[in-house]
Amino acid sequence: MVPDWKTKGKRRTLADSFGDAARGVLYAVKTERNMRIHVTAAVYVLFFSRFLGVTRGEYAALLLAVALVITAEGFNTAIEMLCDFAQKSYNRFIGRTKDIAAGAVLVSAVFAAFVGVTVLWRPAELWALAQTIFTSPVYCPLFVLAAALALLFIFAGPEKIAGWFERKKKK
Ligand SMILES: Nc1ncnc2c1ncn2[C@@H]1O[C@H](COP(=O)(O)OP(=O)(O)OP(=O)(O)O)[C@@H](O)[C@H]1O
Repeated sequence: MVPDWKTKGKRRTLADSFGDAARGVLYAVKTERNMRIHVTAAVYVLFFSRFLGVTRGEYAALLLAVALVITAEGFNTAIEMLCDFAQKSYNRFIGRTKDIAAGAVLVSAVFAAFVGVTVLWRPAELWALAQTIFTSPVYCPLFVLAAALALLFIFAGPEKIAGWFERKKKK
């Protein structure tokens, strides 16, 4: 049941629902550092695994592992927000609720890491990929730049980065 303040008397479309969901994902990425860590790790794993000769089935396993962690982190973020809204002061049930939600993320991340190691532990291919990247005058700086941007994205976050640009514009 969607309250009337949201629909303003209009029928909600499928596009409205997708819009809300996309906003939710973006909000979690913007506000949660852990979500940004998962998203960045996912981009790296899914991108570089293409160069390691993984099969379609193995790639599907990686996709599922990524989806599991990001989904768990999304639920954890939502539960944390609800808890903070419902209870500002100390409450042991709130504490336990948050711990269980965080535990679910941990379990999914540990198993995703097992999947990643099982699929991607190919020393010969990894060594060849590393050599290709670090001996290339093009790929090496690109890799370093991408790593620096990834760290900035994780630890500063899109909001802080946008704030820096806005402050520069105002000067
Ligand atoms: N209202 C509360 N009452 C009791 N314990 C709480 C409460 N709020 C937080 N805690 C405890 O502190 C822990 C961390 O809280 P919270 O998840 O809000 O911090 P966070 O820094 O946002 O965590 P995360 O790193 O998972 O994003 C919880 O797992 C819980 O154990």
